[in-house]
Amino acid sequence: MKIAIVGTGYVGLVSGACFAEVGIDVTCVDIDKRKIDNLINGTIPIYEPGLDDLVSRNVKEGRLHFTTDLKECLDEVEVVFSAVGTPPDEDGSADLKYVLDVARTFGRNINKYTILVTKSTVPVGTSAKIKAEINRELAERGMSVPFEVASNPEFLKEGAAIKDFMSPDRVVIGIESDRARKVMERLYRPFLLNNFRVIFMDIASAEMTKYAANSMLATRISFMNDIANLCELVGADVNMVRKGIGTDVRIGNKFLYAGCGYGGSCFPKDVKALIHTGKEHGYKMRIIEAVEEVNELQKSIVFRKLKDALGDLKGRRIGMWGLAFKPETDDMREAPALVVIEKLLEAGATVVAYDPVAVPEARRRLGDRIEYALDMYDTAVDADAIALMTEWKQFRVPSWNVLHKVMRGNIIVDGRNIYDPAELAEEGFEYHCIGK
Ligand SMILES: NC(=O)C1=CN([C@@H]2O[C@H](COP(=O)(O)OP(=O)(O)OC[C@H]3O[C@@H](n4cnc5c(N)ncnc54)[C@H](O)[C@@H]3O)[C@@H](O)[C@H]2O)C=CC1
Ligand SMILES: O=C(O)[C@H]1O[C@H](OP(=O)(O)OP(=O)(O)OC[C@H]2O[C@@H](n3ccc(=O)[nH]c3=O)[C@H](O)[C@@H]2O)[C@H](O)[C@@H](O)[C@@H]1O
Repeated sequence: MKIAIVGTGYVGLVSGACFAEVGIDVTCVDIDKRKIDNLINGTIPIYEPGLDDLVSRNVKEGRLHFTTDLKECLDEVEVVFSAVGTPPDEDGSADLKYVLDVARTFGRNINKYTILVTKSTVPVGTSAKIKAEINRELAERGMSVPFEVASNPEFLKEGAAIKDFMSPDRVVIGIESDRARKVMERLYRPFLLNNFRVIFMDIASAEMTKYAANSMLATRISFMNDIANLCELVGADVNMVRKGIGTDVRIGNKFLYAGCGYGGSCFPKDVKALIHTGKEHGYKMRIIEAVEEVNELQKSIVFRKLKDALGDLKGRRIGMWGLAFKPETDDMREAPALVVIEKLLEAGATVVAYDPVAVPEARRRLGDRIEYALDMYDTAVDADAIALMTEWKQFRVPSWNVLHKVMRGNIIVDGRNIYDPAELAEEGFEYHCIGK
């Protein structure tokens, strides 16, 4: 079976490599020539554990190909996945320009029955727009070629993308015919051999499922951050509360970690887009609006704690551990670290940061507005405080002795609640975390 995947970003490249791994012939297409040239030369454009090996193995075995031109493979493939970006527009809506570009290229070049499957996160109603674009192109060509559209939102997480794709909790597919259903079943069966958890539905419901899933997860996080802030005021411990409620199977224990707010390329933009869809239909999404408001405030909580602990921040030196929006990725889109850095710089502090993989991305965004350290202890030299923003594993058991020796101050602000307050008190640190 042959397929094409348009858009070779996190989703496109991971999906492409995983489909190739189960024996499907995959062509990954991107308009970014440099990206494609690099991939052809064996350079992976993103940091994602295991992706390097998976891509190179499948390229070597001849099942994974790269091109800038969808036309080249269109006559041979049964399915085209569209996995291009859907960034937020100024009004918060999802910008569909790339998605509709793909639809036009598809319509301009198909010559036989092909299914265009949207993997990008797109608002309800997008598949109708995609269909209209394809039909317009076909009309211009004076041709009537059979085609179908389908929706197959992606639920992978950065940092665990391959595992999420290879063994998904479920696969959601919106389709309009039995023929499309059979093709999609063939594609996904290898990933769900023992338990076929593919949920077929209409396209509008599939599109909505993706926004509902991300918004529900964002809601859990903002809810726990709200509870954490209240815990601090009433003298409770949010970690205990998390354990206490997470053991109720109706609630479950995932995505209940309080911290310095959610970031990334998806929760912030998808929450905004859902609010916008509500507005377009004259409906106020009250819960989701509150989720966003809580998160905006939470993203600067580490700054507020540093200020409370240090008073005037002018001339202070702050060591920052972690820059990425979460561990195991170099992605800094909407990272809470960016908000804290801006506020610290505005207040006249110096920031010295370290992240195991996101430093090049930080340099691209921030240039020399902050200093970059060689390792986590290097950030601490002469620092008045350490701010932990991303819970990378290697930050979990620091040498408190070394920190004492090199730091000027003794303040640790832990934005991810990874340290034990009793241990830090014993070690002579002034420790501030979230929700305790
Ligand atoms: N990043 C993630 O973890 C997840 C993302 N999503 C959704 O998947 C979609 C893609 O996200 P990412 O992979 O993060 O995006 P990305 O920004 O990493 O990659 C998108 C790629 O599409 C390419 N592109 C744009 N227009 C094109 C065109 N006309 N033809 C060919 N290539 C084109 C770009 O050059 C870029 O390489 C978004 O809608 C996102 O919301 C869904 C689940 C997880
Ligand atoms: O649509 C998407 O792109 C993806 O968005 C998220 O995945 P991702 O953004 O990669 O990362 P998550 O692990 O969900 O973390 C998002 C943010 O929430 C924060 N978070 C997560 C969990 C938690 O308990 N508390 C918390 O603050 C993380 O630190 C991070 O900043 C979803 O988890 C994926 O299912 C979805 O496919």
